[in-house]
Amino acid sequence: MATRVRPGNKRCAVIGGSGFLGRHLVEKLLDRGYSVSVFDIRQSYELPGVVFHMGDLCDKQALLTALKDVSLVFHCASPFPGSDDRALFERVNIQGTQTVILACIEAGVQKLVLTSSASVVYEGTDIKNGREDLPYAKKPIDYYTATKIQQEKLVLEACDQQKGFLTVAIRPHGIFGPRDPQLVPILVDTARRGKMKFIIGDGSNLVDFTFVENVVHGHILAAETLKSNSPICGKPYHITNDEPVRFWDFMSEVLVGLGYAAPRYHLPYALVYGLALLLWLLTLVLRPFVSFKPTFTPMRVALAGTHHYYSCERAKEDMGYKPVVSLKEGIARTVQSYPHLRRGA
Ligand SMILES: NC(=O)C1=CN([C@@H]2O[C@H](COP(=O)(O)OP(=O)(O)OC[C@H]3O[C@@H](n4cnc5c(N)ncnc54)[C@H](O)[C@@H]3O)[C@@H](O)[C@H]2O)C=CC1
Ligand SMILES: CC(C)CCC[C@@H](C)[C@H]1CC[C@H]2C3=C(CC[C@]12C)[C@@]1(C)CCC(=O)C[C@@H]1CC3
Repeated sequence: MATRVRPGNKRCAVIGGSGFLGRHLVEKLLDRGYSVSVFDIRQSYELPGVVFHMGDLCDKQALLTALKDVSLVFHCASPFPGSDDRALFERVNIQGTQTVILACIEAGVQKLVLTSSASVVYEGTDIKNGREDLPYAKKPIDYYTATKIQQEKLVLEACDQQKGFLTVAIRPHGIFGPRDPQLVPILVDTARRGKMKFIIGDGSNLVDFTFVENVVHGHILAAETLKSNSPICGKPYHITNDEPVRFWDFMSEVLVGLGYAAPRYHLPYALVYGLALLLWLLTLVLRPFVSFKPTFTPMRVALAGTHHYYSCERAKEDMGYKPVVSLKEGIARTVQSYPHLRRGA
């Protein structure tokens, strides 16, 4: 039985609030006067004003406890994208998201903002200034992407203005910033092992990298714009820095900022992709005997060697989105935030 929450209520919940994006979102929500509950399988920090609920989003009862009196839910939980655990992705991103929707409806939540990904339309080939009307990838490049597609469809289809349950999906791309556990740490680890000497392809491919505070800004704008009859109900929105950059220029700027050499030598894209594919097949065949994780997976090679940048015109038009931190400043703040990853540290 749904208990309707009073209008104007600024109590929200962040599912996945212990993660990189989730924690930045929680911090900004607190600044803006929201009271926040975090629901996550782990607690990674403590903050005054935040109530933590430890639990798995596949557990409806645990969710219902965390969603009591909450009017707005952000769902930004996901398994690590680099994993190849198909069952885990399906359980968390598909069944788990279905459970989140059911729990929101049962708890009387009015708005659900999903963190999707621009990669739901990416198949490993060039996308230039892609808009939201591009079809979902028919051949997603990995289980992460395949299940993010299903997740986004579930959330958008659940939008029901009659029943007062409104949903929207934010599609960020290449999130970076302080405390990111993925992009900068993987890059530095690769450099420290002497493997960041090569540029895959001619180095001219443009990609979106999005500073985490812009992603947070997009989420909060969406939540505050999401009202009955608003054009954003049930729709996906690209949120990027709106400054596509050459993939290898971005990587070089971060590397040089941290004291490492920029990659210099070019390798043909098809050769590196073919080798990465071969290596990946080998890891599958040898999995019963040895386990090893190649740095250059076919997915990473595709992301590093193709154009993939997206238009955020729709977010500008429908919710007045404009990035709040430029790419240059975002990179400087990110580099500064990783003293322990500097060369020689
Ligand atoms: N990092 C990136 O470049 C991009 C990320 N995204 C999306 O943004 C969202 C946030 O990503 P990040 O903050 O980078 O990841 P993250 O790994 O730092 O955070 C994810 C959080 O979800 C939690 N979680 C995982 N499984 C759970 C479960 N079964 N129940 C409850 N909590 C669970 C984790 O404990 C973690 O705290 C994800 O949905 C991801 O798909 C989208 C585009 C790009
Ligand atoms: C070893 C180097 C060639 C590359 C190091 C950097 C990569 C770890 C990152 C470059 C682009 C990133 C990216 C994602 C993860 C980290 C990178 C591969 C995502 C797959 C994260 C989840 C998404 O939704 C899409 C992202 C696209 C870009």
